[in-house]
Amino acid sequence: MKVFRPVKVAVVCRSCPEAMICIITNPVNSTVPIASEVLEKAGCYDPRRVFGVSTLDVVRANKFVADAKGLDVSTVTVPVVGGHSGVTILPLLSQTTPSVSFTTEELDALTDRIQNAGTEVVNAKAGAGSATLSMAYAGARFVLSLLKAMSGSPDVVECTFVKSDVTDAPYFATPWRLGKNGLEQNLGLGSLSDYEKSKLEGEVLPALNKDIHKGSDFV
Ligand SMILES: NC(=O)c1ccc[n+]([C@@H]2O[C@H](COP(=O)([O-])OP(=O)(O)OC[C@H]3O[C@@H](n4cnc5c(N)ncnc54)[C@H](O)[C@@H]3O)[C@@H](O)[C@H]2O)c1
Ligand SMILES: O=C(O)C[C@H](O)C(=O)O
Repeated sequence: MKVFRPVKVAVVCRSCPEAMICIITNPVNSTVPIASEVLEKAGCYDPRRVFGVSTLDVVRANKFVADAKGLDVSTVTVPVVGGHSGVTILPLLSQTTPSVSFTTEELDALTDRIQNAGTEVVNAKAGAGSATLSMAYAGARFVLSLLKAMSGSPDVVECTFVKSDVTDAPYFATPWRLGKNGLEQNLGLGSLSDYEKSKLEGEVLPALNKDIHKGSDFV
C-alpha cells in the first residue's frame, strides 16, 4: 500500500485532474478506496474516473468455464462481482453466456478456482512476483475498452471495482457500461441464484468491508 502514499495520488490529481485512473496494484480492495479518499480530500475526486482493474477475474472465469464445458473461450462471458481477492471475488456463474448449467460440485470447484487463481500463481512463483502476462492482458483489455468507450463506441461493458451503491460495501465490482467520461451506467448484480446470494451476504460483503476499511484507515 506504500505505492499509494497520499501525496503521490494527489500529484496525479493536480497535474491531470481529468485523468482516468486505473488501479491494478494490490490490494485492489484497499488501494481503490485509498486513491478515492485521497482525491476526495484533495478536492478533485470524480468517481466516474477511478477504476479498480478486476478484469483478470473475468478472464479467468471465462477460461475455466470454457474448459469445463468444452466451449470456445472467445464466446464465453462470466460477470464477476465483489472485490479482487479470495472470497471477495464472486463469479456469477448463473449469468454465464452462453447459458450453461452447473452441478453444485461444479459451482463449488469453479468458484474456488476463480477466487484463488491469483494466489495459486503467487505460490507457484515462490517469491518471484505474481501473474505477469495474464495481468498485462487483463490490464490491456480494460484500458482498450475504456479508450474505445471514450472515443464514442456504444455498449462497451467491463466489470470493474469502483465506488458503488449496489450493496452496503462502498466500493464494489459489477459490470459497467463505459462512456466518454468513464463510468456511465452500472449494470448491477442482475438476478442472483440462491448460491450467489448466500455467498454475497455470508462471505463477500463481510470480507470486502474489512478490506475497504483497511484502506480508509490507511488514509
Ligand atoms: N489486479 C490484478 O489483476 C493483478 C494481477 C497480478 C498482480 N497484481 C498486482 O500488481 C502489482 C505488481 O505485481 P508484480 O508481480 O509485477 O510485482 P513485483 O514485485 O514483480 O514488482 C513490483 C514493482 O514495484 C516496485 N515498487 C515497490 N514499491 C514502490 C513504490 N513505492 N513506488 C514505485 N514502485 C515501487 C518494485 O521495485 C517492483 O519493480 C502487485 O501489487 C500485484 O499484487 C494485480
Ligand atoms: O498479486 C496477487 O496477489 C494476485 C493477483 O491479484 C492476481 O489476481 O493474479
